Amino acid sequence: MSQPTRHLDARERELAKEQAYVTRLYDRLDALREHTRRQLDGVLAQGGGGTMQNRSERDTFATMYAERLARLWAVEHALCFGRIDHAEGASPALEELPGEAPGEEQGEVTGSLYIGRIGLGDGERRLLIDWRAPVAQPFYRATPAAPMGITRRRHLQTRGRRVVGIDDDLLDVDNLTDDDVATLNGEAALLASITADRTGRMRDIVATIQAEQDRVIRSALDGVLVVQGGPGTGKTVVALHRAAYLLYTHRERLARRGVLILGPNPTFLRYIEQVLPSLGETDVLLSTVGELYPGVRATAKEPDAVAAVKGDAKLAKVIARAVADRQRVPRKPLSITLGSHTLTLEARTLEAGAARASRSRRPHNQARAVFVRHLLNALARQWAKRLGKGVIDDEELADLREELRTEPAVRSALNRMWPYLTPQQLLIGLYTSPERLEAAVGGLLSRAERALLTRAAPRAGGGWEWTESDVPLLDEAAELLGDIDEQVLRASAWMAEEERAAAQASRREEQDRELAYAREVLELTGMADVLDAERLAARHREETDDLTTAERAAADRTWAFGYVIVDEAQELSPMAWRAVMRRCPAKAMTVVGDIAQTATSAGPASWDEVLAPYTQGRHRVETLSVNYRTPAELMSVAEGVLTLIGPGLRAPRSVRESGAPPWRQRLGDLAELGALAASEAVAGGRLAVLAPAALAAEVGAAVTAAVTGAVAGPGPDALDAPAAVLTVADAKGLEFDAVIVAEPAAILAESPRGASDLYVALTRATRRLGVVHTGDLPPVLSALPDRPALR
Ligand SMILES: Nc1ncnc2c1ncn2[C@@H]1O[C@H](COP(=O)(O)OP(=O)(O)OP(=O)(O)O)[C@@H](O)[C@H]1O
Repeated sequence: MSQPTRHLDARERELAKEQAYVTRLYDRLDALREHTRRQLDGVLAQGGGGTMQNRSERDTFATMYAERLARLWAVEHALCFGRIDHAEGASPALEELPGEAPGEEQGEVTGSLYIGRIGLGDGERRLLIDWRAPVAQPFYRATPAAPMGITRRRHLQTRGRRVVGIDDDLLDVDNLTDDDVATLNGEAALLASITADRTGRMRDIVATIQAEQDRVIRSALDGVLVVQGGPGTGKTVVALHRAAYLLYTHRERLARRGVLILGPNPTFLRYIEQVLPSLGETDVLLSTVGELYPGVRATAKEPDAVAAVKGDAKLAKVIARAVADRQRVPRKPLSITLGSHTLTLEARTLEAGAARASRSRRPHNQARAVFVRHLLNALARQWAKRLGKGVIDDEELADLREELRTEPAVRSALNRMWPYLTPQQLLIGLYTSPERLEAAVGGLLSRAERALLTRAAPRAGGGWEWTESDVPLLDEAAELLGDIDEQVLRASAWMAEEERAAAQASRREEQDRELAYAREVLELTGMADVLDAERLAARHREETDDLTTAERAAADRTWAFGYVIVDEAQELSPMAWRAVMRRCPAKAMTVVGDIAQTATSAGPASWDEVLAPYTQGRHRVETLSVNYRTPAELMSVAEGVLTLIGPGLRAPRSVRESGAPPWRQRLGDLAELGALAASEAVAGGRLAVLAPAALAAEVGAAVTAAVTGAVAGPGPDALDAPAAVLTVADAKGLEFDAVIVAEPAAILAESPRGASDLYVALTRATRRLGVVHTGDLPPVLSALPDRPALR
């Protein structure tokens, strides 16, 4: 038999063997799905009757089975993608694996271990190992120099349920057989993955995680981990896999507190949102900084310079001063007229009330109660004297205090000195009143900076629009102001009358129902003497609260997450960092970003600068060095721009070449860009045209007129369209098959961080890159060749 034919046969034989194994795995998966489906049907068939406890248990089981079923469906694609063979006598000790359905991971291992998206077993053998399990680690990390006890790493490529390719790394190179040589080609799986067409949504990379990435993914949970890496090094995708890994390994701790993943903009969140469910994780909240404050949607845009002032760390002091400025306690006596009587609060009484409030160390709204009580006591004693009463006891004092509290003249005097404030009221008051602003910023901000904070008062009936950089300030204010008693909120005009009535009615109805059930339960169980029905109802209310951890966390400003991941972290201002750190008091976080890509002037110059106030230098840094997105030809263009950002900055090494040299084209008018984009779009894949913000509308009009299905501006459509026109800010973190950068000189000139923006723009393409310009090209791009006439 000739040599090639023998190789072919060996390959076919291996393929057939793997196919048989993979078919068995899918059979097992189908059986599990069927079993879970029946369990779910069984629970649902019981209907909504029975005691409250029965219903609550049924709900819990139904949710659990439904989630399990969803997880089993999410792993259909590439269920099994790899195998590791251990050297003789080096079979691993299989540890108890967390997070699996009971029975699924049990049994002994013989021979090879198959690695996949979840763990599967048949009661006797472990058929498939979850990629996050410790024994799966050699699949990602073993090298010929450090083989970790394995002799072979095999990648399986599947289409549907069919095995279509095998790709081996042999780590024990001294003992190759002929059959081994036939399947040997270690990099094929990775190359196939990174050269595939982009779909507009990020995919998981469980099959091809590289060793340096695996180190980040499996790094210890505690402490702050910084992942620095140039464009395309997989920072985002690695951060998402880290979330999945941590939830798997520390499920108890994290499922209760949840994981927060912060991204730069909503389009980016949509780009990544499918990665986690496909990894089987649901206790994760994806958010931008602008969405962090419950009840506020940051929709307004503002100039970079304004955002930079609002993001400055000095604003923490400004907000504190703004709060203090609203506590206006006079230094002279204050008279309050009640009908024909005048009561007087002496200066020393006022001062003592303020001092007591301040000693309480409570936030403003709660300290108000201390202040008010002190003054009301003083007024009540005076009032008692006027009424001819002598010494009064505590009960009488309390009655008089409550009487006075409702007097309009008393209320208005108290509110003038120490008003209840929401964070929104505080901030609007600050931005719209020159006096308040002066009191808060004097000596801290320059005149020009102060002017940037000023805004016109809202027109009557008009709403107030918040910007993303207002959100950390609202958060800061909320921390200093504290909550307002719910009763006060309800009594005030802040909640619309009907809304309040409707909410109360439905709450009352629900509570009555719960109480009736609780009584029923207590009677049936003979526990009525020992347990109060109201208390039992309240306990059930907590248990039957069917919100997910992520939903509860999203609605609660003071939620402490079990883990926080910050992507594109270089964009966060110092004030935003304060808001983020408040959400993770345990400081268990991964901070992912690239200092060279910083777009905002409020952004940092180094990770130490960002984190020093919180970690005192105790954070650990991992660097990712290989670019999986941008081919070498494109990266060498971007590298030139890197020199404009800072000396000594290095671009990551590209893992491949695309064979398509980047080009430039001078246009007489931006309108010509339409035809050019159309001819690029024909070449295949998804195209992005990245434009300076000031020209985005003009470029958008030209491209959407010429390319069918093209979309201008960010949003979900931009991810799905064959061509999208975006600003660089909106393209942050995204990638496209082809990119045209419009007017690079304008991108450079548009902001103080223009070079970083251009760097980001030039590194978004996975295959083809072009640059178009009507004026001169920046010198750093002038060596680009003209666009080939025929493409
Ligand atoms: N090990 C891998 N296997 C397959 N694809 C990978 C791997 N690592 C990264 N990629 C792919 O490379 C691309 C870039 O990854 P990602 O967006 O996470 O990079 P990034 O470092 O966040 O980039 P940027 O800073 O430019 O936003 C993605 O398509 C990702 O799926």
